Amino acid sequence: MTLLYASTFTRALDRLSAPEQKQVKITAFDLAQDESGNGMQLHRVEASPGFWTARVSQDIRIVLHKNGEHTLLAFVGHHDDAYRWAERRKLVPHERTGAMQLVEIVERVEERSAHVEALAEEVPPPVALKRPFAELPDDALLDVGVPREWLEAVRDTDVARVDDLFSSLPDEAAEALLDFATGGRLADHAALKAMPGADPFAHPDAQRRFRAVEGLEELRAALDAPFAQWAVFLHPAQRAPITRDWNGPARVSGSAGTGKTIVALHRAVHLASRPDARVLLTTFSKTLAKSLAGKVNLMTEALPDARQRLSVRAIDQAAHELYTGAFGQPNLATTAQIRALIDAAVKAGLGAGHTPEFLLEEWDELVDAWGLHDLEAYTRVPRIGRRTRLGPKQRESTWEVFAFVRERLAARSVVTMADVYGRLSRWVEDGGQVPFTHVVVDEAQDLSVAQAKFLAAVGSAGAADALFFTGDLGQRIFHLPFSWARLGLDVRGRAQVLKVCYRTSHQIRSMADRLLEPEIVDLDGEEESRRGTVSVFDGPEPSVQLFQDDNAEIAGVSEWLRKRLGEGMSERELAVLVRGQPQLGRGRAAVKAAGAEIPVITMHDAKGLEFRAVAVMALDEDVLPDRERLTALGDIADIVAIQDTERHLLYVAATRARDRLMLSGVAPGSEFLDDIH
Ligand SMILES: Nc1ncnc2c1ncn2[C@@H]1O[C@H](COP(=O)(O)OP(=O)(O)OP(=O)(O)O)[C@@H](O)[C@H]1O
Repeated sequence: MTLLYASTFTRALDRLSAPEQKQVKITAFDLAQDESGNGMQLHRVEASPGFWTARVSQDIRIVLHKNGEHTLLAFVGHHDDAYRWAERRKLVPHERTGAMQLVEIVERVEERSAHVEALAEEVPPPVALKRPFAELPDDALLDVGVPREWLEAVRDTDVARVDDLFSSLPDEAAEALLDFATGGRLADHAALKAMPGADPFAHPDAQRRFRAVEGLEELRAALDAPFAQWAVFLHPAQRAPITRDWNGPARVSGSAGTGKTIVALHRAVHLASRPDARVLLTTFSKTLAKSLAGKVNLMTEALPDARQRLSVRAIDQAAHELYTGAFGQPNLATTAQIRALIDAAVKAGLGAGHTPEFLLEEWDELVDAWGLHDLEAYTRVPRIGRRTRLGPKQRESTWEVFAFVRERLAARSVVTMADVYGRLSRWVEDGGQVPFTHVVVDEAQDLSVAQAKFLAAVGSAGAADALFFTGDLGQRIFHLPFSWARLGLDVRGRAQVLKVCYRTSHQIRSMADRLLEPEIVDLDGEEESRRGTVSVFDGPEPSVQLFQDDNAEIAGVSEWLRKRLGEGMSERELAVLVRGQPQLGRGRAAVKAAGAEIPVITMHDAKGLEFRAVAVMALDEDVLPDRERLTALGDIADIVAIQDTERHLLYVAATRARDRLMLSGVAPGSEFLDDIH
């Protein structure tokens, strides 16, 4: 007999109080040790064949489904809720896809419709509402997993009731219909059809909602963290790249909130379950690495061996440790030191009239990034992303600046982080042993050239599946683009795009998506498409407001924040985001005026975070894109490439919001706001 639990069970458990959850866990454990439930107080739910309730306490009941082959923990709740839930459910494999589904009985919507119609008699609707699915034939609906008893209800649904419909249907059917309702094609969502006789719980769509318990420790971990649905119930498109045996570096991408980080976490834990593996899970910042580490701990509660084999570090930290082990502690140059050296070189008349800002970007994105140490290498390096055409003469004179910087750094025995990666890459190429067999990189769109080169060296010295990346080209905010394949990181043919957004409401995501091209192609020709992405829930439209001056904006934003607090959101669930340091003051003033302790964060630092409500403020004409950054670069310099990264910043900021988003600035406002209005 197999013991399983459903996502409806852990979600319902999460809604109970802490003492109630404790009692439920004790009963669930008793059941796990005596799956027949003989020693327990079980009651058959008469109206629903196969469903039983198990008594937890006077008021709480677990709903089970039992048929001699399996026992499924399906739901838990207060007595009447539990019975009502069970009476309205059937557990059946879908007739076409073969995936096990918990099908809600249709009366619910019909009852609701009756109620709506009763109301309609009193107040006739002004216009007949559109029924987006009215023309869809049975076959098209069955192919995406709509249960047969729901076919009519789906076709009858008008746009005002689409949300109710989605909360009643199995996820695979709801996502397909949502995409269709917003312009996508149903055929793109045809569900996998199981072979005759296959286990209906093993179907990839069934695994999104049911999990077989493999041991008591695993059950304990799942019940201890019922809020972490992502730790157990994955979308088939998330699960596939996690368990696949890749024959080279692989990359999973997708719009913000599609669960790329979740995929990275599961991939790392999956690899770490191999006895001979040593896995490094990494990303670009310490804050994000800390958040990954917390999630890894949660996921490996019942997997002590895997936990031992998995370490989580920011990539610079991992490189620093490796370098220290191999060569001793590096003496690292600061950005201020580099800037001062460039200023000194320009003052000394070097650089053919280029601004220090241009030279600094040239240093960061080319000279330092690519580890260039002489004019010849500088002349040969591809200037992808740098639009400025520098002729040989100009390169010669610009190189004088970089030669000046390199000399001074060498004289002080100071190295840059790119030098650290460069030396490590050569060391790995010469047979140096890194202490990991696999590297999983989250937020990989923000890897620098030096980091990518180092990873390529690690990849070619290791197993075929040594490297796994997750990221979104539309969120590249730290570096100009470069070719991964040229550096030896070739993910072509091993790239996959996620399409279901779990974080951000449909309204917020569709608005943010308008900032980007629907298809972004990287410099190696690998395409990432946002088309067909669906959010799993709806919410209010985002608000875009322009004000006359700073003070009016501060007042407007503080009022918006107060409203959110008034709706019951906590201070921790809110955030104010701004373009950079100079705008932090404005954000803080709005928070102060709202009388609340709400974090004010720069867009760069907000990467990877999420909140229920976000106000992105100070979106003024000269703030985004950053006018100083653009003008400092001169007339022909890099404007398009930099504008792209500035645009990505707004995309990142807007997609941190789950339910509510406000975008504001002083009129006329950022040019990017025109694109999303
Ligand atoms: N299978 C899942 N079930 C439930 N929740 C999920 C699932 N996958 C992801 N989520 C949730 O969706 C949210 C976004 O996930 P995640 O941070 O992994 O997205 P992302 O694609 O990495 O986003 P970004 O590009 O903004 O960094 C998180 O709250 C996560 O817990």
